[in-house]
Amino acid sequence: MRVMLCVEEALQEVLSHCKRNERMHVPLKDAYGYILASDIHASVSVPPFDRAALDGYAVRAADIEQATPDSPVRLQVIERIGAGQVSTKSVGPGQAIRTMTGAPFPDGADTLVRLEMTSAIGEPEQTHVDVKVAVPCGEAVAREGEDIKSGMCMLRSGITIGGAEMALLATAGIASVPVYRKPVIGILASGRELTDIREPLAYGKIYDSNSYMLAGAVQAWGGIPRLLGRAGDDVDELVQTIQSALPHVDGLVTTGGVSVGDFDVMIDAYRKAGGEVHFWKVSIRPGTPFTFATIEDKPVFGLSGNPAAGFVNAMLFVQPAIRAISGMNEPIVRPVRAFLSGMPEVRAVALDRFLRADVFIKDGTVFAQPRTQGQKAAILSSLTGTQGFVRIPSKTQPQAGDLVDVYLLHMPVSFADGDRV
Ligand SMILES: Nc1nc2c(c(=O)[nH]1)N[C@H]1C(S)=C(S)[C@@H](COP(=O)(O)OP(=O)(O)OC[C@H]3O[C@@H](n4cnc5c(N)ncnc54)[C@H](O)[C@@H]3O)O[C@H]1N2
Ligand code: MOO
Ligand SMILES: [Mg+2]
Repeated sequence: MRVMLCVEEALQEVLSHCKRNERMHVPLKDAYGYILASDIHASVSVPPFDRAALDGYAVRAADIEQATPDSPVRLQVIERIGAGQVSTKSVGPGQAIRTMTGAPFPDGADTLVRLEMTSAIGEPEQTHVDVKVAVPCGEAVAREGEDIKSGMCMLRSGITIGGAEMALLATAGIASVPVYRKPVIGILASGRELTDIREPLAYGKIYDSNSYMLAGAVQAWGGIPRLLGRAGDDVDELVQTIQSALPHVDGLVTTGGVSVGDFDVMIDAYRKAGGEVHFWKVSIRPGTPFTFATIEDKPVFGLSGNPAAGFVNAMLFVQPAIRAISGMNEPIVRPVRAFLSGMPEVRAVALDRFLRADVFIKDGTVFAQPRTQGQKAAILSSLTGTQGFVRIPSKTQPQAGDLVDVYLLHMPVSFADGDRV
């Protein structure tokens, strides 16, 4: 087992143990957030037929060549159709079919003149129409396949399905969507101090907040959390809980028990459960004692017990793992570059620091302001409202104005020119 990997080495090791889940099908209405498991080819063209793009009259361009507002051309109206209706007649010389947006373009006509450029004649039957403008051939006609051509690849395997993708799948008449099964991530909190949130708190104890922090994060990253509750600091109890949970999950996240204390027994438990520990410690702060193992071929993430340290561990390693198991083509979440708008005093250490920061866009440029308070690994309250983590490379002390990497949790707030920041 190697000690103290850097983030990138640790991430490679983690991802090398994350296999994509198997495929399944979901009804289109439930497909949001899944990763597509096949290329999707269009089975029909969209639109499937030439159709009117405006409300108006389908006519022959040659008939209205001379039309002007002062000298309109009168045509005979032989039919009226709306979207979903098909004309039964063909437009001959001197004729028009009143045609609404979305209706299949009538035979015989070669262009469409919009309603506003016409006057209907002969109330209430409207047997004729005066056309006040000449229009070229093909005006306001949406051609078959203008949007999607039958047979073309509309969506590639590995993309995330959102609203636009669901619409495209519906357009192609796909009711059952091939996706990768979402990863089920077990979450186990350890420590005899931890108390169930429904119980009264005795002196010396705390409520288990990590389980809920991770339940939210796992969902935000596309996984399904399965809360396994709390275990004490007893190796056999941990082994038993881990072994009974593993068959029901695709990955397991534990929190606590990975440092050097007398009751930090998580690594022993992983080994006793038949696991292989791939590394212990990453050169980051907070979250140095992060541990990664596989047990029964499943990835197991040993997060620091300190809430903010555990969160940084999860963001850096559990998030890409979920994305890989979900079937995403690009599981690694890359940071954005931002200018430091200010920098609190931090001691330069031989570890990469991850600082909770406010991130905002000013006149189109991204800035990050690390919080001056609440950067300790045990401080939970400063995590809320944090838009991202600024990464300060080891042994460096960047100043305001320097470019840094920011791992975004939320979209930055945007300020217009002149707004106060
Ligand atoms: N002598 C040393 N002591 C410590 C070192 C070290 O290098 N030498 N490392 C420190 C660092 S850094 C961290 S981070 C922590 C990591 O601790 P563990 O991962 O072993 O976690 P625990 O000891 O179980 O708990 C630490 C802390 O977090 C609280 N905690 C744990 N679980 C939860 C939970 N589910 N919800 C809320 N809070 C939780 C726990 O009560 C402790 O206060 O070790 C340092 N020590
Ligand atoms: O690694 Mo610990 O997370 O600094 O506090
Ligand atoms: Mg400990």
